[in-house]
Amino acid sequence: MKALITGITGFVGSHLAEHLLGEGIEVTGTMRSHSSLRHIRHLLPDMCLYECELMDAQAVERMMADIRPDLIFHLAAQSFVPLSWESPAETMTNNIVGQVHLLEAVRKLGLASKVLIACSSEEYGHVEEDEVPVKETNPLRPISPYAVSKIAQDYLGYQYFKTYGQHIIRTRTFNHHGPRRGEQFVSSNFAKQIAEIEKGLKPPVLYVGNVDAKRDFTDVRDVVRAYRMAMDNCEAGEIYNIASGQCHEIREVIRILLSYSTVDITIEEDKTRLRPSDVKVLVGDYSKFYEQTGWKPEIPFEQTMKDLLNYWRNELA
Ligand SMILES: Nc1nc2c(ncn2[C@@H]2O[C@H](COP(=O)(O)OP(=O)(O)O[C@H]3O[C@H](CO)[C@@H](O)[C@H](O)[C@@H]3O)[C@@H](O)[C@H]2O)c(=O)[nH]1
Repeated sequence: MKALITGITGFVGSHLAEHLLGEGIEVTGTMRSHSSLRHIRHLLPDMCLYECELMDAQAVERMMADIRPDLIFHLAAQSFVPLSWESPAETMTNNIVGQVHLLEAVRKLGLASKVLIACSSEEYGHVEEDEVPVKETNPLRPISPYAVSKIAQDYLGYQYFKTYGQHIIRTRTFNHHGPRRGEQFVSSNFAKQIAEIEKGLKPPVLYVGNVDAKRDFTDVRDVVRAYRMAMDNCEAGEIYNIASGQCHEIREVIRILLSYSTVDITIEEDKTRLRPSDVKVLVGDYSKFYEQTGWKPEIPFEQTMKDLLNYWRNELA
């Protein structure tokens, strides 16, 4: 069986590649000319890399004609919410047009590939207190350009399923973290700052943004297991939440990370980290996905936080 992972050099892509290779699946990943290989270098002897700019429709079609994958995990995206206010047009173009090129290639080549589109809980946006944990049927009230781009990806998937009968599975994945998480995302950013302070590279001050926000975090290793199970068990055209069902305030993320460190650290708000609008609370109901696949998150939140901090300690060693 052949799998294609778009955005393989990223955080989720590298973990997914490891997971699929472990199952004996042939893996090819797309990368851009400037992508760093540091997260996947250890896998290179066992997988193929394909340099392909998803903005280039012809390049995407050529690649798909070469690979003809059975499974396509579409992960490539501009995924940092704050960047979507700075560069809304680029976020829309990257996230939406790249996916159109991919699905058009599947259509033009008449491929029977199963496609998983990694959509986001950020699509739910503003959520009322009495709506949590949110189900897939919750209204989508996006409050960032990123969320709008993900809704477009989500509904493009639905449209290609309805119009052309493509085998498209959409997942709305809630926050996920773990080793290799990009340093701009909350738990990884805090873990990296703590590791730098421990090493004496920075004064003992942890800079933070909105600590009142509440999020539902799943370990990335559980998430990639879910993506693989989705391909075998989920129904084409359907949408599934992937979440832990647990709610954590950002101040709790800080408290837990600090409890693993022996250094005295003070916390300071950095106003540049505040967003024009921030989703207050996201907690997911993953029962639809559980009923379809039997998947449950296995790695405890505290374990992920420990692994993340140790990841940064090793990176800085
Ligand atoms: N990044 C960051 N966030 C902070 C900080 N301090 C507080 N926060 C708050 O921590 C929350 C999580 O921020 P991120 O880690 O940047 O994630 P996100 O905006 O929730 O989006 C992530 O999850 C989505 C799934 O819901 C993904 O779709 C998206 O790509 C990303 O991974 C937000 O409420 C943010 O305001 C900080 O210093 N840095």
